[in-house]
Amino acid sequence: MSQVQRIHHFINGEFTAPPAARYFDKRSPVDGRVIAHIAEAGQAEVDAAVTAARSALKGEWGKLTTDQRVDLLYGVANEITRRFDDFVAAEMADTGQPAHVMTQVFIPRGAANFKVFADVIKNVAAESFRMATPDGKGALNYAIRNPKGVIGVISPWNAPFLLMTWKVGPALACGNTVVVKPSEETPLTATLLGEVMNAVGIPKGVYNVINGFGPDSAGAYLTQHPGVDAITFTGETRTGTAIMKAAAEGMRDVSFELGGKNAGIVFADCNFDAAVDGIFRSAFLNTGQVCLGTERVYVERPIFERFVAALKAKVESVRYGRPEDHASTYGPLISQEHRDKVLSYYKKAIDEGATLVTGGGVPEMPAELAGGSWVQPTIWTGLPETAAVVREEIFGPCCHVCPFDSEDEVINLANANDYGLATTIWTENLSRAHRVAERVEVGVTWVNSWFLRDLRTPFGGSKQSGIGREGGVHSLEFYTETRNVCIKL
Ligand SMILES: NC(=O)C1=CN([C@@H]2O[C@H](COP(=O)(O)OP(=O)(O)OC[C@H]3O[C@@H](n4cnc5c(N)ncnc54)[C@H](O)[C@@H]3O)[C@@H](O)[C@H]2O)C=CC1
Ligand SMILES: O=C(O)/C=C/C=C(\O)C(=O)O
Repeated sequence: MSQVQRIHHFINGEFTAPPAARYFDKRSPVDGRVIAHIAEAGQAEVDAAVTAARSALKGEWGKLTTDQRVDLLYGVANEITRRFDDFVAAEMADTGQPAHVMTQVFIPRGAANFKVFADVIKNVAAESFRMATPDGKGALNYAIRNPKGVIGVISPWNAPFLLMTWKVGPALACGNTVVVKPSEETPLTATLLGEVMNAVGIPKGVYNVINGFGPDSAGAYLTQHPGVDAITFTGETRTGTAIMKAAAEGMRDVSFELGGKNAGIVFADCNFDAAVDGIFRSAFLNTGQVCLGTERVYVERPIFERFVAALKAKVESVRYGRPEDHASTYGPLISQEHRDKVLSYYKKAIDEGATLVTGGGVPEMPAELAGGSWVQPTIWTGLPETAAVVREEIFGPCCHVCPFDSEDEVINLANANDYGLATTIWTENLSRAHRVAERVEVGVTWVNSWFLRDLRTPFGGSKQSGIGREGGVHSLEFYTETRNVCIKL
């Protein structure tokens, strides 16, 4: 085997792989080189991780006070910040996305996910009700929150550290233990977090990582494991269906953040430049691999042509390049496999009669980057709402732009989809913004902004975009078992 680094599981506080472990290759999305060999967990490693997590619940971790847990989680956040450059480098290697996306969005959010939920658990109140009784003395009811137990965390590749810690932060704040199965495409920051946990003194077995794939591999073994009390998952809707079936055995609770086919709605009275910037960011940040991203743009007819021209100009100004080169503004897709999927939609769009505004193929890259999974950012117009490219999630750097004539029409267009994750609305008329926001069937609506996140707010999808809400106290609903105590006075 070459000198490429080996990535092991993190079980009971130790990086480990059995002597006969099977390894799979992790390739750089930037140039296609193998950058790591990842151990694939079998049933035995998943058993070991779940057993470690169960023992930790009964050990030192389970006996800590909330204040002690909170201090440890602040320690995790601080240690992530201290090792910021290591996390940036690991996530850049895994995803190929430009440094500014890592330093401004993904890695700081990892630290915030621990700090914010430490604050939430410290400050949350318990509900209580005084009730009358026939003897006139009354009774007092109050709720207590207990950890749910061992939480299985299954996370995707598009924002690996942000999305994984978004689940691990509140799970640990609530006193649970976790077994994480990061995406097979992006295991590096979950692995690094194991070092952080040890450095700050999180007890062994509280945070465990097992690597591997989904079906017939680590993901399925974890979700089917009877020792897992609840499963939190972010990923494709189809995968969510498989996990829900596994969770039905033993009546385990699930929290799902799934796919989206989000609409951007641009009214003629918008701040034009801000709307172009906002839609550009929402469609093309992270090479379009953002669940909250906009793949359907509806623009009010009087500004339609001007808007399409301005968006085209912005798209054509992206700078391809290596992530560590600060001049790069645009990275590759995560893998060749994902590129094949995105390119199949690029072809479908043309087959279905789209007008290609820009992009539509593979860019010409210098020889040293030619093995990467690069695609051109792409805009289409002219498709009917029935076209596959307008209905199905592509998860790539592309959008279809369509004109509309009235508020009612655009609300119907936005809602005519099986997904219901997010919307971004652009208008200077706040009454209209409020009216539209109330009627759009999504979990998250932004007005004159996009991806502006206050972590105390409910986050999740409607329709086929998810089950449940996480964020602030909503996360506590999932990560704790709320019990009522009734005391007869
Ligand atoms: N709603 C949200 O907040 C977000 C949703 N997503 C969605 O995630 C998708 C992209 O991420 P992917 O990694 O491709 O999703 P995916 O569903 O293919 O994989 C996600 C994770 O599930 C695991 N997995 C796959 N099949 C499994 C099975 N049968 N049992 C257990 N685990 C299994 C994978 O190994 C990976 O760790 C997109 O559809 C996107 O919209 C991504 C980010 C945020
Ligand atoms: O802010 C969140 O909690 C979720 C963000 C989702 C992404 O970053 C993504 O899908 O890329």
